[in-house]
Amino acid sequence: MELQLRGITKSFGPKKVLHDVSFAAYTGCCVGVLGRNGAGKSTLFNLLTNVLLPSSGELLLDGVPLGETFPVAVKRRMGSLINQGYLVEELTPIEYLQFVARIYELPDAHTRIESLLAHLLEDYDTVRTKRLSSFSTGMKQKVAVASCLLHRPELLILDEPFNGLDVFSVDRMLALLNSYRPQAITFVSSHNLTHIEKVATHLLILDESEVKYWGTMEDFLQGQQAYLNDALFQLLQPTTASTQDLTWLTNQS
Ligand SMILES: Nc1ncnc2c1ncn2[C@@H]1O[C@H](COP(=O)(O)OP(=O)(O)OP(=O)(O)O)[C@@H](O)[C@H]1O
Repeated sequence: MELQLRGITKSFGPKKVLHDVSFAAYTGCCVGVLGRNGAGKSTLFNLLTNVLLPSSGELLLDGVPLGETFPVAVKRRMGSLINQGYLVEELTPIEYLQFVARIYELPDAHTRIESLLAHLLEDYDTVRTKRLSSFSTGMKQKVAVASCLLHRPELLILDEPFNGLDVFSVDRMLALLNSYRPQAITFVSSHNLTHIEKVATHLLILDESEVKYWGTMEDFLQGQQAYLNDALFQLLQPTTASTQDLTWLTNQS
């Protein structure tokens, strides 16, 4: 699969959030999407999943323009977690994933559901019969990610999938994403650069509504002999924080 963005621009009223975003990603790529708060990462993901329409430019899948409404056949090839996902909390995790499996018309998803949940959820035997409403934030996040993978999407879009996960759960999630990577084009956003370093093959760095960097992780780090954290700081050169008088906050008296 090849996903191509050609000159994608997105504005909300007079505010241009993304300007002339162009790149092409292929099966096997895991694109780490980075940028400051408000850089346009979620907006990009919403465009990739047809939740939002671009103001101009086009998306092409295997050379075919996707148009205003993506064909259902294309949507079936996608799995996405955006804006923390949505779960039906009255259901148990198994019931919820069975519901998702029916949407994708998976004939027998039982094995997939059990193995995904058992991999991601600690204490699975205890929590498997509990309603999602009783789950912690991190547990819900794992079920949401599992629901994106169930139908083995060729395009996997995960907005902040590590949110709410403890260090052990992050390791499991990274292992899962790394093992899945060869089968799909994966997009992952995170503010945790250590996680991105461990999963991304490519980086898309957004800043001031434009693509500041698009290319392989290797090329980005090469020559800089730096960790992603340092390299990103160098690239984005954050303006020094304004000096506010915060003595009222720290004053003991
Ligand atoms: N529906 C909307 N209407 C108006 N402005 C919007 C809308 N959605 C996003 N924006 C604006 O677009 C910009 C990019 O937002 P977006 O959520 O894509 O950023 P982000 O990179 O995902 O940020 P964060 O790292 O904080 O999650 C922000 O300035 C935001 O206020």
